[in-house]
Amino acid sequence: MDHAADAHRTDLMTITRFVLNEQSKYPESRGDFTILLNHIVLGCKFVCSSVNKAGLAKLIGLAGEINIQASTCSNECFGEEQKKLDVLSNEVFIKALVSSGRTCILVSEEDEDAIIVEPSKRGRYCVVFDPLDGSSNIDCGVSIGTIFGIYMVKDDHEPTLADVLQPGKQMVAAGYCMYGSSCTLVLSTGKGVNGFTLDPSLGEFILTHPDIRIPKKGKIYSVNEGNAKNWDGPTAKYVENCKFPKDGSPSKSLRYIGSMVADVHRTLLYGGTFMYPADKKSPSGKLRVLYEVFPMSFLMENAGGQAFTGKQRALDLVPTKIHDRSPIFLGSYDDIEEIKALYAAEGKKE
Ligand SMILES: O=P(O)(O)OC[C@H]1O[C@](O)(COP(=O)(O)O)[C@@H](O)[C@@H]1O
Repeated sequence: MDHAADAHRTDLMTITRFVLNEQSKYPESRGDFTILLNHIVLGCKFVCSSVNKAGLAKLIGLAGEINIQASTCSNECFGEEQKKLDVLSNEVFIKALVSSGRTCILVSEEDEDAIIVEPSKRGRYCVVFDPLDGSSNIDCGVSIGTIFGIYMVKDDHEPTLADVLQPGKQMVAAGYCMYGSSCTLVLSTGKGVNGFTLDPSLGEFILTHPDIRIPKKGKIYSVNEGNAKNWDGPTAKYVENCKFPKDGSPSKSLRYIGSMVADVHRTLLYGGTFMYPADKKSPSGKLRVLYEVFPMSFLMENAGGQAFTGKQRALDLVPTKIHDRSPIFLGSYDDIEEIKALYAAEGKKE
């Protein structure tokens, strides 16, 4: 093994060390972000371990009927497992974020209202998050994840919803943690995107995917084709072009998992597009602006890709309510250019 490779194996770049290095470039940095991130990382480790255990509990349950019928598991009813894990993950993240002492307002997919942190525990950051996105996939072992975005308030005012109803371009950081065959945390603090994999024996996220750049053009498109009959013209045209390209290039392959973190992770690494467009039944699409569309769009742009709503750059959207939804097209730069051109052409027809 050469010296450089050996150094890489023994000089472990943990996520904390990485972020501390980055923050030290800013003299005004007080270490608050690193502390906040450590609490997010703790939540991710907890959820990772719970998701793994949930799979195991289910297998044991299915193998031995007694486990399913036992009165002690009435609360742990396996049909309820999925819901329980959502709720559990949410509680863990909220407690971790509040106890960091660095947050002032939290928005979770699981809670109707925003959480205003009590004054004695307040800090400068607002965190918007989906503690367990794609949880309907748990039962079949598909990768699911936590998605988060972070805003910073500039002064010491009483936190209000206006602090989080901000365009995504105002975020200072965003990321996701994917609970799959390995546990991978992908993070951007606004300068590039980096991926860290949990080494379970160390309990540390180690830098494994430095400076992720999405390929400029991809060979994959990702969308729920079950909704095709309700799509608008540009979405239908784009998908047709993917299948039957007019310029003689090979057809693109459809890959759709139906779990946003997994679909976006593949898109970041391999290129192509991920879409959840508007359709006749859901004119605003399905995905939520604050804690799904914005963080993933932030990551895409920081990796050299683009994110578009069908009308505008996704990160320019200004949400009016914390659980707003938006159509989203994100991925490789050239592929999103093609989608933008189709919407522009449609606009001229109207
Ligand atoms: O099943 P569909 O309609 O294709 O939706 C899939 C999308 O829904 C999600 O599972 C989110 O839905 P939930 O908020 O119900 O978890 C995303 O992760 C995924 O991209």
